[in-house]
Amino acid sequence: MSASKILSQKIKIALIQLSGSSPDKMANLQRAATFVERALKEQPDTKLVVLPECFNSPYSTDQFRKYSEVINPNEPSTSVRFLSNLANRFRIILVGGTIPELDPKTNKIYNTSIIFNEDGELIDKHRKVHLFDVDIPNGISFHESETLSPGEKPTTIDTSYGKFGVGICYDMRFPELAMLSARKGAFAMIYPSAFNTVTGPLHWHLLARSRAVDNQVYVMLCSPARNLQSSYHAYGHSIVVDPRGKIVAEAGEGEEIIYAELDPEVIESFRLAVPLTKQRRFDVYPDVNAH
Ligand SMILES: NC(=O)CC(=O)C(=O)O
Repeated sequence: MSASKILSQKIKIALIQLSGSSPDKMANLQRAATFVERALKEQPDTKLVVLPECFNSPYSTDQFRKYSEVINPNEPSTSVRFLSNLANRFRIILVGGTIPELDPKTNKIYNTSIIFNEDGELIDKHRKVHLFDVDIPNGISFHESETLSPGEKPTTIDTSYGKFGVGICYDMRFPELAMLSARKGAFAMIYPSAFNTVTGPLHWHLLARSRAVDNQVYVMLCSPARNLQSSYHAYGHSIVVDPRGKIVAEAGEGEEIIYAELDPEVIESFRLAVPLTKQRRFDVYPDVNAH
């Protein structure tokens, strides 16, 4: 596929760095709607909007089940219905952050991103594949696997602009998902995320820029704002990185919207200048797309 076809035209995007979610799910959804409306006022032709990880539930292993919803497009749950209406009302592609998902067949809970097209149709979902289980001495211990189960598939979404890949937070530490989407022709990787004040300063920018440069794609990380009243202190710093590894937009720590325009010419010209896509040595190492 030629680089010019990867992203069919320029596209304006917004990442909404919402405040760490309150215990009131409906209030969190309303707040997301207020900010989406504001994004469309401030940048009227925004076509793609991203919300943070766990934007309408506490980011806490003992709360995931309580806040979980069954995701069934035929019987839309509270968040699915709400986000679908939002996407349709503003004619946007909406990467609806993540919500805790209950699979009624297995009784398992997942950390799941739900993605809507401009008609409000739920076009796909991504279940966090790599669970955040860490013990950093004098830093942070967190074990999503206490209550969550891991997703089992990579996710690449087809839209009217082209394809993008979706991962969730810790997924960005594993280059394989981004690589798989890029090999399928994605123009961007989008990660609703919630790094923290220990790992954020160490790795947030590094990982965003690495995934961008590895694959010569745009990378978007959308974080909650920092809330020192909550048990989990999100890093903030939602960020957009271009295919050259250049940071084109970055939030601070508070509640904020950041904007960017993704440009096919930036992808194309950089891939011509540094033609990684033509220089891979699948005779030396395996092609990830061939599995
Ligand atoms: N919260 C996460 O899933 C990941 C994270 O904070 C980190 O990798 O650091």
